[in-house]
Amino acid sequence: MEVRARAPGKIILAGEHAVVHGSAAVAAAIDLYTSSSIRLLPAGDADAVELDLKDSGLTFSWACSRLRDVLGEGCCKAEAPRPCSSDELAALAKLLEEQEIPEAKIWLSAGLSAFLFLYTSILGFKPGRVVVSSDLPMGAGLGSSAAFCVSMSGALLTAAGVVAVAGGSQGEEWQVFEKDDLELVNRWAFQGEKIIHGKPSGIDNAVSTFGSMIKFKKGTLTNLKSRNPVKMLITDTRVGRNTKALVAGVSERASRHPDAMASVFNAVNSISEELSSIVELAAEDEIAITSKEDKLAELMEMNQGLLQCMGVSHASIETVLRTTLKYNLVSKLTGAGGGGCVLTLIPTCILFTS
Ligand SMILES: Nc1ncnc2c1ncn2[C@@H]1O[C@H](COP(=O)(O)OP(=O)(O)O)[C@@H](O)[C@H]1O
Ligand SMILES: C[C@@](O)(CCOP(=O)(O)O)CC(=O)O
Ligand SMILES: [Mg+2]
Repeated sequence: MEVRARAPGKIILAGEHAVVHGSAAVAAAIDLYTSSSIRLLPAGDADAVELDLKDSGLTFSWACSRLRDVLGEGCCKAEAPRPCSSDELAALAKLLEEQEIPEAKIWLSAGLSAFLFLYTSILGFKPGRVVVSSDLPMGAGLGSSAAFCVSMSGALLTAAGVVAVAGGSQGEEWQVFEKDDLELVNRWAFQGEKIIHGKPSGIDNAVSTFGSMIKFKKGTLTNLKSRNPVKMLITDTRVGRNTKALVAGVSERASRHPDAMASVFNAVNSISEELSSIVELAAEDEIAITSKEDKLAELMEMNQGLLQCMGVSHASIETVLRTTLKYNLVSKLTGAGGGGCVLTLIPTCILFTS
């Protein structure tokens, strides 16, 4: 039997990076998904774990006996989500060295380590074939790493019989897990995300698992009911970057300037709190909607300034900011920055003046 799970990417409307340091942030799931399918294979002589990454056009195969040798018999299968130890991480790196990953796609290594960690922790050394495909650009700030870990955890936990959809699968329709099962998927995905991000806040895997729009602070998630649609344009600068390095860069700046950065994180917290309450306000007429959107735009503009203070903007992002400003539109980077995607608030009534 084949099991298929999918999970969405996200945009962060306010609070990226600061959320890693305990500030509130606001994120929303988007209609672009990563899907992972798995078929367990009957045990035989040539037992292997196979991975087919459709978007990169790469396939990988690890003999189950080799996984057992390198990771150790007792190492992996776990009853509950657990972190990947540094010894295990080193063993995973060794398993990856044996695969010929093209230099131009070496950034996939973190995702491959997360895959092997999740697979062996949830299914042990059972042979199986996994296929991954995604609508999301990788390393562009739209949470591809979290969508990868969430869809993978959902598929693996279902294949292991640990979680199930109520009433079983029904034709082509996607079924949603029960709340407790979603919690478990989210906790496993967070462990995978730790391998990719280094020090994730957990916001990306949480919004990818639970969907909708959320406020997230110190691991606690609040669902936001957006009363009026908020329209965002997403521009991909196509400048590649790596979340782990950017998150580490902000932490280094925070340790060099603890007081100044604490004030920056505090200001971002206030912006996210205000933005989340504005999102939930019901605006009945055009004037009220316009004033709500003006406030959102101003908060986004302030957040972008603080992201510049954190050192995570980029010339390509500044170009998008200047370009949209010509049309009186406000933009901010989304995700880790350093390139990647930029959000532009599209007001309900646009007045082009240029
Ligand atoms: N579909 C996928 N297949 C394999 N690895 C993936 C996939 N999606 C994401 N990843 C991993 O996640 C990394 C990108 O994560 P990250 O730097 O956090 O950026 P973002 O989450 O914004 O896309 C990739 O370099 C890769 O290691
Ligand atoms: C920068 C950060 O706040 C969001 C990173 O998102 P992305 O990986 O760039 O999609 C990191 C985190 O919260 O784990
Ligand atoms: Mg990521």
